[in-house]
Amino acid sequence: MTQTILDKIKAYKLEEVAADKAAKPLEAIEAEAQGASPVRGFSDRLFEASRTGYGLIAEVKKASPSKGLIRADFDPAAIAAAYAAGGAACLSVLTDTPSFQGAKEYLVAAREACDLPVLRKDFMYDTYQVAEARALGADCILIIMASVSDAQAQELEDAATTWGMDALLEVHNAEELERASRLSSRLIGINNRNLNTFETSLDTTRTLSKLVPAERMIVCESGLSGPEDLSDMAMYGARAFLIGESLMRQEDVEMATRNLLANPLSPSGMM
Ligand SMILES: O=P(O)(O)OC[C@@H](O)[C@@H](O)c1c[nH]c2ccccc12
Repeated sequence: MTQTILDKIKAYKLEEVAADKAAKPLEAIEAEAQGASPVRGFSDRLFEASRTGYGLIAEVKKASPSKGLIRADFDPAAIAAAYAAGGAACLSVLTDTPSFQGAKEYLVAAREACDLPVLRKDFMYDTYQVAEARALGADCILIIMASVSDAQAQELEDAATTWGMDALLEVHNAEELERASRLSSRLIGINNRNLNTFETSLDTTRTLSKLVPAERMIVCESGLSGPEDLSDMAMYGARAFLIGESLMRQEDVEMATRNLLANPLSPSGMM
């Protein structure tokens, strides 16, 4: 079978993790995680924000494989502070370098610059990465259902729970959603972008939102650009949003964030 983009990412990520483990064994990273700054409740903050307004997870994203460089004057701490001042509930920080020009240090810098809970946005396969996420200060991890087995997803979720972190379960189709629903995390991320083809359509949320169990929270991810997109998606029950590119392209990130969140549809306006 031909290798997909996710397969390629997985291959280099497993090599990276092996090298990281050799440089810093599990016991050492666990000791760092033990001493890390206390967890900020990610899921709680998102639920709270989305009760009346929209829960925004604002992403610190320098570049992507589909768009190339997104923001040249990239200062993670300044961006994090602007997102917080603009009303974001949480942050997401890319720590993958080969595909996203992200870095572990960006997560540390972004989290130190504000008081928001932070998602480590990376491709997770090994519980070592979960301990490492906590050591860096992360409050939530991403589990991409398309890229892991059920057993792996369970193991990663359990590790997150052990460290007091939340997990965002990312899905792109009904089969992945069904698998995610068997895990216990409350956060279901519907990714509007297909990570293998980069095709992006809000129809993904329109279709899958109906299948998300009522007790879970939909996090509508990718391809969102203005307040109209948010009200459109809110009609399908999405009250939480993960947004990177469209905010990162703004000169005044704080103002753009504030404008995006200014007029939320009331929760009763849902279909
Ligand atoms: O920049 P956008 O289109 O607003 O998308 C943000 C976020 O959803 C996207 O970065 C993303 C969603 N799932 C991922 C998995 C890996 C890397 C990146 C992602």
